[in-house]
Amino acid sequence: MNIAIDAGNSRIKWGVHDGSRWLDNGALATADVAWLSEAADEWPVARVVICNVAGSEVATSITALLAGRHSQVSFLHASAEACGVRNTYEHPRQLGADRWAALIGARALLGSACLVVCAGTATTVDRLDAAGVFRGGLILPGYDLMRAALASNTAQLPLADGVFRSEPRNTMDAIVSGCLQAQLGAVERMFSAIATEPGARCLLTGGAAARLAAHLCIPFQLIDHLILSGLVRYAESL
Ligand SMILES: Nc1ncnc2c1ncn2[C@@H]1O[C@H](COP(=O)(O)OP(=O)(O)OP(=O)(O)O)[C@@H](O)[C@H]1O
Ligand SMILES: CC(C)(CO)[C@@H](O)C(=O)NCCC(=O)O
Ligand SMILES: [K+]
Repeated sequence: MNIAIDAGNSRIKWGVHDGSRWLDNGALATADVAWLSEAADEWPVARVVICNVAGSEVATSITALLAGRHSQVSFLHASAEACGVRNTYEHPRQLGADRWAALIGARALLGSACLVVCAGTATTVDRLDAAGVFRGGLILPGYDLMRAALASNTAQLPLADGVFRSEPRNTMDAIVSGCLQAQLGAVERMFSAIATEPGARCLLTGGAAARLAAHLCIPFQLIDHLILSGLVRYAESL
């Protein structure tokens, strides 16, 4: 039995995994980290593996609320190698722990070259080759962050709630389509580098993944809980 916790900048996602499937999953706003103890009250005693990219205060809060309940608590940090994935970042530990977990999760699912896309507060687009080598990736503002940046830094642009159009003809649609096209363009351009490799595909996860998936023109799979699954895979290797 393993409990996985992914603390992102907007939301904390968690899951209880029994070795073959998820028994329970949940999510809450990162700002409400204290409420995680309500969920934790229901968890079985088990090993807990955490990735946190939301800062040290969040890490401290999570550690404090787990203390006394679970004795085996580990934070995943990116390293040069883990679970069949090799990290070629210049400074391997600089890679976000959530990206590292997603790469580990992806490698456990697929033996072919793939693009691992985590569409959250930020969007990350990471390239994993057929040998399990992480070949670098992109960080860009996520879809909602792009829309919010336009609203808060311009006089005339609202926080847009429009429709994706190939030829947008109003402000709302122009913003929504622009922010989505920016995300999709980054993903599709990165994919073009691996498109001819056998079995190449894109794995998409994160809160905004479904929104991107609706318009992606490359082979892709939407994966729920890819980061949590990578954490479980890592926990099983300990
Ligand atoms: N119910 C929801 N609550 C919050 N965000 C949502 C929800 N549904 C979709 N989203 C989208 O998902 C994004 C958050 O996704 P996710 O939880 O994967 O990010 P995160 O892990 O907090 O971010 P990061 O890992 O980049 O720090 C939001 O920016 C928004 O675009
Ligand atoms: C890019 C985010 C914010 C995505 O959640 C996170 O993985 C992070 O803070 N990464 C650290 C920097 C890096 O991955 O190079
Ligand atoms: K995340």
